Amino acid sequence: MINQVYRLVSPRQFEITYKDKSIIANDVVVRPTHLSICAADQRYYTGSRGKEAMKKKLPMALIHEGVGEVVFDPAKELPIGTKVVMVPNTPTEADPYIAENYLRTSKFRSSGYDGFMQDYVFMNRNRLVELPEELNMDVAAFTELVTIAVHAISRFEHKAHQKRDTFGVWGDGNLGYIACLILKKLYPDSKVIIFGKTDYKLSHFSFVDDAVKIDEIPETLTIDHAIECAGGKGSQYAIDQIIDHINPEGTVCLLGVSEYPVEVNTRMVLEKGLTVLGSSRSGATDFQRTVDIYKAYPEVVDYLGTLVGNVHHVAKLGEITEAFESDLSSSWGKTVMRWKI
Ligand SMILES: NC(=O)C1=CN([C@@H]2O[C@H](COP(=O)(O)OP(=O)(O)OC[C@H]3O[C@@H](n4cnc5c(N)ncnc54)[C@H](OP(=O)(O)O)[C@@H]3O)[C@@H](O)[C@H]2O)C=CC1
Ligand SMILES: O=C(CO)[C@H](O)[C@H](O)COP(=O)(O)O
Ligand SMILES: [Zn+2]
Repeated sequence: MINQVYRLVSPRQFEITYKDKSIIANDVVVRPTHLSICAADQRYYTGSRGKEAMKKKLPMALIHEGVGEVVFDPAKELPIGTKVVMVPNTPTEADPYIAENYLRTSKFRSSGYDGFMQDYVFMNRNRLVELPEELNMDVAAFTELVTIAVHAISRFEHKAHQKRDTFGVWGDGNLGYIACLILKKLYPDSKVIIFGKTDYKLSHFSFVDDAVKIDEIPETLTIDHAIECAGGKGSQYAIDQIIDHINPEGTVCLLGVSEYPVEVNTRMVLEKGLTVLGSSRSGATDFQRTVDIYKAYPEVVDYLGTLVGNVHHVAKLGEITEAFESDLSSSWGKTVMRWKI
C-alpha cells in the first residue's frame, strides 16, 4: 500500500512523501487519531535545534506523542478499532543493564526517524499499549509526555534515599505540571512544591501543597529532592536554585532539554553530596505503568485535562502549519491535533 508521510523539509515547511509499505510484514498498522506537539518538535519546526542537527535529521516526520486505532493486525491479536498509545522509541537490541531509551542503537521517532505524522504507522506490537475504551483521547494524545515523568520518578525510586518528605519541582509548564501530579499521586503524604515564574500558570497547580515564585523563595525553604522541568536557558537558573535549597544527599532529577551546555555549581554538588540524575525519553514499560496509573487513579486523567490547550482539526497540510504556529503563541497547555488527514 502507499502510505503518505508528512515531513518537515526545512524550518516551517512540510511536504508530503509517498512510501510503499507492505502489510504482509508482522507489524501492526495503526491509524493515528490524536497527536500532540512536544517542545522538541518545535525546536525542529522553528529551526532552533541547531544547523548540524537540522541538516542531519531532516527531512523527517515530526511528532512522537500520539494515540491511534488499530486498522490491521496480521496476527489478529488486536481487534480492529483497538485504541492504543504508540511508543516512539524503537530498540534494536536488548541490554541487561541499560534501558531501551538509553541504548545508542535505539531509534527515536521524530528525532532522526519519521514520527507519527503519517496516514498509517507500522509498528511492532511491543511498541503499542492498549488504552481503556472510555479514555479522553485529547488527553491520551500526550501520554508520552506523562511517561517522561513516570520514567524519571521510577529511576528516582531506585536511586534516591528514602527520606521523601518534600519534593520541589522547577518549571511551571506542561512537564512540571505532570511531574507534580504524578508525585502527588504516588507520594500522597509528601509535600510537593512547584517553583515557577508566572502567577497565571501557577494557578493551574491546584493539587500541590505550595506554589512559589522563583524570585520569592524564602531563604529557609528546604526540599529533600528536586525535579527540574524548566529547560532551555531556564535550566541553569533552576539548577542553581535547586542546589541552594536542597538538603544534603538529595537527588536532583534533570529533565529540561537545553540546546547549549549550562553551568553547574559543582562545588556545592560535592559539598552536599548530591545525586544528579538525568533522564531522557522513556520505554514501553513506562507506557504500561502510565496507563496503569490512568486506570488506578482516573482523577489523574481529569487533572491532565487542564493541560489540553488548543485542539486542531487537521485535514490538510496547511492545517499542520496552523497547529504548530498556534502552539508557538500559546502560553499554557498542550496543542492537540485531531488527525483527519
Ligand atoms: N527529558 C525528556 O525526555 C524530556 C524533556 N522535555 C523538556 O522539558 C522541558 C519542559 O517542557 P514543557 O513543560 O513541555 O515546556 P514548557 O515551556 O511548557 O515549560 C517550561 C516552563 O518552565 C518555566 N521556566 C523557565 N525557567 C524557569 C526557572 N528558572 N524556574 C522555574 N520555571 C522556569 C517556563 O516559563 P517561561 O515560559 O515563562 O519561560 C515554562 O513555564 C523542555 O526543555 C522540553 O524539551 C520534554 C519532554 C521530554
Ligand atoms: O521530547 C523528548 C522526548 O519526549 C526528548 O526531549 C526528545 O526526544 C529529544 O530529542 P532531540 O534530541 O531530537 O531534541
Ligand atoms: Zn517529547
